[in-house]
Amino acid sequence: MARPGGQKAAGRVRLQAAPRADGPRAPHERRESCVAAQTATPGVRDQEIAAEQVHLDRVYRRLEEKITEAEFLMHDAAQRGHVGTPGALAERDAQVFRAGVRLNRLNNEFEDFLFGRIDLLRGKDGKKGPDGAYTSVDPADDAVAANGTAEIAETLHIGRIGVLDSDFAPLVIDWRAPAAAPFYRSTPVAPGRVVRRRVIRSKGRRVLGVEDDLLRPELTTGLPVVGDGALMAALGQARTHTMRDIVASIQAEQDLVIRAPAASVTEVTGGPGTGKTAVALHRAAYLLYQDRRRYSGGILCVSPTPLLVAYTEGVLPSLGEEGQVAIRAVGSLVDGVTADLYDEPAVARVKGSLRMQKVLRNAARGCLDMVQDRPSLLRVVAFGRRIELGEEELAEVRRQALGGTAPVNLLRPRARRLLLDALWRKTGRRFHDAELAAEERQAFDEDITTETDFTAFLDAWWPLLQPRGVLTALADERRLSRWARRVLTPPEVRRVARSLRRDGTSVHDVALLDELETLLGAPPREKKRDLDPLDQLTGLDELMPDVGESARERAERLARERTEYTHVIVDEAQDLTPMQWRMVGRRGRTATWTIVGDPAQSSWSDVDEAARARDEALGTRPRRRFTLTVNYRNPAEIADVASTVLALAMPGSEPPRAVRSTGVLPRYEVAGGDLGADVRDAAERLLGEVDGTVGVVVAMNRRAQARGWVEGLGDRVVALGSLEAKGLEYDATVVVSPAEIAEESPAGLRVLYVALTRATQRLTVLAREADLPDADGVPDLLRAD
Ligand SMILES: Nc1ncnc2c1ncn2[C@@H]1O[C@H](COP(=O)(O)OP(=O)(O)OP(=O)(O)O)[C@@H](O)[C@H]1O
Repeated sequence: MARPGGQKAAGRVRLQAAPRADGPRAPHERRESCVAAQTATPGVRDQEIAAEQVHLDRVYRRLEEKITEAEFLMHDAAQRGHVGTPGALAERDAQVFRAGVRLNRLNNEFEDFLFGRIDLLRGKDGKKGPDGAYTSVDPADDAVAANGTAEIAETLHIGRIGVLDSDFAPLVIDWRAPAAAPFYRSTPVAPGRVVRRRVIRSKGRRVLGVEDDLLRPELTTGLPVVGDGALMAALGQARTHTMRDIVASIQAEQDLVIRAPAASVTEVTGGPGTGKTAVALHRAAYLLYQDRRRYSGGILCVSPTPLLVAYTEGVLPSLGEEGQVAIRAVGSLVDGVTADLYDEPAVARVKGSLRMQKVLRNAARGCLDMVQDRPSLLRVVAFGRRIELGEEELAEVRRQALGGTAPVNLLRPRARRLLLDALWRKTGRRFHDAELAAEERQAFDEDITTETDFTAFLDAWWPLLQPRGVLTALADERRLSRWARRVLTPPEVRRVARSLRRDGTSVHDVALLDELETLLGAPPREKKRDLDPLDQLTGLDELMPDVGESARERAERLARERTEYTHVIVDEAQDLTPMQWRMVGRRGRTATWTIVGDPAQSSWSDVDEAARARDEALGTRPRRRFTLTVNYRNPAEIADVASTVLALAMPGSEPPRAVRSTGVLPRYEVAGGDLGADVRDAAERLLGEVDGTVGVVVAMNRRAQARGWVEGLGDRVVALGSLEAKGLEYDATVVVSPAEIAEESPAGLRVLYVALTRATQRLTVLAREADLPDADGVPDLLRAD
């Protein structure tokens, strides 16, 4: 064992780096230039909290009035329903709908929904927007007097939904409304009208604290400044197993992405911890707010793992959005399939590659040839005699039918027609009169096709193929090698066939099943329930009490029924394989897109091929690109170690700037004979050092083993494989044998980069011999020199 991590952090976090004179600033830089001038005494803090409490009380009183109003509407609407005329019923439905939506929203938002305030100078013009706030971004020319004094002309409170008082003046502005944008966008470099930005912390009806940023410190306004910065307070909090929304502390560069117009494709890149996932989810809520009708067609958010789905799925409900957004793991995009296996890298590489398209196309057609007990003779009776098609004639018909490019199952009607043609020819009937010939032929077709012998023959001879059946057929090595001739190498065939013989479905199999569904043609689905006309109204999903299912159940049902979406969000987009891009692309053929990712964290080896598939999925739609540059997750001490690996994985790429520093260096240890015991010790020590969660990240092939190592340590500790760590974060992590993780696949260094960037406070690296640790226990791969 060597090099214990640096000394314990001395109290609170330190801010990094000096402010820059130009360009966008990191949030901490802003704070440094904001707060120095005035920091409130405890008495002032209490006064400011009390002032916010007065406002919050007013808001709650108004909410109560609104709830009473909504309840009355519901009751009144139900009464009207008793009249019983169709007109009264329609009116009742519409009223119930509106009142239900309002009631449900108000109840949802009752807790902790007011979080921000901005104090503004007078605007250039006196115009107000629909939310009652002045619209001008810039201050009036005379808003600041020559001696530097200024008056606050407007104070806006920001919350999760908008609330107007009885005079239609804004008590709370919805965070997504245009008037709230300055809360997120203003910086000391470009403050606009904002003099002070305040984040309010409240629980239920009680204001607990306020945190201020003074954006125009040069002005004399008499506004006190309280607290040490909302962002730092949020980042320093212990982590749980679910992600929190960042609505109170969205940063300017993130806000630009969240509010970007929905047109076409919005692409966001940024290193680990820059808030890509958070931004993508807030964007979904923003889009719904902007145009709920349009997005009632559904927003799909594709996540790499079920763990990340579980981690993020609470964020949208906390923003007041539920039901319209389906968050699905890439392994759960096909109905009725849950993928719980990971293929070994060599197999995943083949299954994810575009070469599989050709193999699957051959298999979809080839499977018709391997139908067991396929009849080799078709015998019907027509015109008082037997007509037969023998094996060779049937083979010829099949060959002709398969000549089309349509999906195999959809070629069945064509095969049926060709059979009838062949049978008709065999009758030897000739007519000079075309009309008579057509009539006779029609009668012949009707006779034959209503014969049960013929329909039974067709079912046996050209059965409807199911994707699962074709995938199972690929498990036979001989068959697979025939269908994969000149596409896959013999070792690849062997490995893929072997992987398909085991029980269970892998994440990569799901994209194959989806591709097969397209190649085969979807078998007729169960008839959908009749479309409920009220579904056309926006936000109906919020009427839970009336439809007897929870928001979540309804969201799941809608997601199951839906195959195409109006907006598709892809999280960790760098990890989608080409075959997965095809699968996701099919779900957003007419959609707009938001794609977030980081090439440096890609676990897919052939980056160019994935880029081609992605371009195909997105088509020629115009793209708008954004880059996020600040790392909110890792302290600088951990980010520095990760950047050593980044330099190896993606030479020349720039790591994001860490927003804070804890003073605690990563700890390096070398495992002895009992790896499991050492991992357990390391995890236990970290549990004592942090309040929240601890993640133990191991190479994928040690997943099961590692779960055993941490058993009994409680639910604050999780053991997971390197690929499962995507997008997640923990207060502290133990990364076990960087070399093992890096050597696991051709993209291993990038996967290691992911593993090293999961911790918000502490990192322990446990080296093995293969890591070639130096005298301090630092693995070869993590040495800066
Ligand atoms: N503006 C913000 N205010 C407070 N917390 C933030 C902010 N932006 C990001 N965070 C926090 O930083 C952490 C990282 O965010 P997120 O997981 O969205 O990053 P990411 O870019 O998706 O990371 P990765 O690429 O590693 O998956 C989260 O805990 C998130 O809540």
